Amino acid sequence: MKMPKDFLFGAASASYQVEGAWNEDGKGVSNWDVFSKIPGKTFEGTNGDVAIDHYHRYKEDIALMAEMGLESYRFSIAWTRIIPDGTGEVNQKGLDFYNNVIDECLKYGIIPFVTLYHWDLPQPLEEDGGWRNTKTSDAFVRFAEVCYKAFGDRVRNWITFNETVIFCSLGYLTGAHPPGIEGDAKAYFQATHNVFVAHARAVESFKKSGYEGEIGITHVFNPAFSIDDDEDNKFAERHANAYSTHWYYDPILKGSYPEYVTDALEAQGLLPEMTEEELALLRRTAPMNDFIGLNYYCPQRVMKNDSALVMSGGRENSTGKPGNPSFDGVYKTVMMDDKEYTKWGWEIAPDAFLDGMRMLKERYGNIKIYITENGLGDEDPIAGEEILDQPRIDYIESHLRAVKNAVSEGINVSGYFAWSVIDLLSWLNGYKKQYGFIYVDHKNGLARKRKQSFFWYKDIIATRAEEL
Ligand SMILES: C[C@@]1(C(=O)O)OC[C@H]2O[C@@H](O)[C@H](O)[C@@H](O)[C@H]2O1
Repeated sequence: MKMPKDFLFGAASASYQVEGAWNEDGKGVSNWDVFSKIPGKTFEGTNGDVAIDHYHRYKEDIALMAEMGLESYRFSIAWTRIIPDGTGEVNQKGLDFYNNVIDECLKYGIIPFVTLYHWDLPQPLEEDGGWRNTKTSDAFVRFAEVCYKAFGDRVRNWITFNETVIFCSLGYLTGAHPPGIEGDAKAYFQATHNVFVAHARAVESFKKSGYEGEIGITHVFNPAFSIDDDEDNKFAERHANAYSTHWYYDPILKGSYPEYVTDALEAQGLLPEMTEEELALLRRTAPMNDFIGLNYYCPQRVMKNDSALVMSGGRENSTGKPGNPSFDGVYKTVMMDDKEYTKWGWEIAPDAFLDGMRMLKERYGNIKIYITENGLGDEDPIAGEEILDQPRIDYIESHLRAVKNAVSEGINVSGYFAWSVIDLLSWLNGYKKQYGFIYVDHKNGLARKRKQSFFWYKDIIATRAEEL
């Protein structure tokens, strides 16, 4: 069976991780421009000052995407290029850059799929409380409206936020992302709520403005499964899914929070401040969401945390490797002997991916889904001139097969974006953890080179995954 003709085969990137040119053409300073220069915060002190210089090489990169036959390129817009201080004047050179990227994509028939927020917040907003401050939500809605107006005649696919759970949990629980706060659960939950409100307002504005196209949000998809049938561990599974998935997907798709969580937060004094107007907004806008974006890499295997293990902060505890307890200490993630893992301890589990999508359909109905990220972070072997990333081919093949099975079961998956189109800066792993179909040679002027997987994905797209 071939994937449907309107199914999108894409690949993704993010502004801070690829663009570089951190202070060029009027761009303002972002929280990541500052945070990445605090000693010890990033892997080997890496930062996005240059990244892979996509800002100057986007034409070369998009030509390579076209050579692959890529149908859609998911990229994010740096808020600090558009509104340098976050709330002030619009920077025309910032608009010019993204107009050029969009036009370059369209020149090849590549659909631009735009993420508005992929973690790089204007520093003045971060200093003013970041996502704990509702002023940031106000500023985000204006930023979104500037982008709709500037690009909405050619961009038909919009994602408001990428992985709220990551920038909020690492920002306020483990301190591995800006603003680098550890252990503040109240701030964490408040920040997530403020982001959901910002999302809802941006969706309503998009719909009211009559722009053509679709809008949604991208969440991490990290379904929890108990390590066994022990009732304590099955409880851990339900608890983990409530906090990792339902807390994030319910306010977007149901327009309300899971009571299991709000009741617990209220009892612990952690419930976010939420006005009736905000809750009415979430209810009103839930049906306006055209799709949900899933970033799936792996499931979480959980068990009741019967030890004194408590969540600890820092980069090392924030790279997703199992072994950490939940923020409330109720459960912990574990590695299992009969599972396969990446070098970073992420389980390779396409079956869990399909099981998880079935779970989502059961809870939220047949909402349109894009797989907005999926891929293998690895240290790719180089043999002479060849980058032989067969493990990445194997990983993506097995997960695309899961997507194909989901589609054949009637789950409404409309596209798949590999993370990442090109090797890029990983927030916490520097350039060590590669994801791309295109290699970037940091020892040779950031020269681009096609990997084995580049040619494999080209064939998958051309044949619409018929052989999978
Ligand atoms: C933590 C990590 C990683 O580096 O492996 O997860 C996978 C992928 O998720 C994306 O949303 C991030 O923008 C990208 O940088 C990657 O980040």
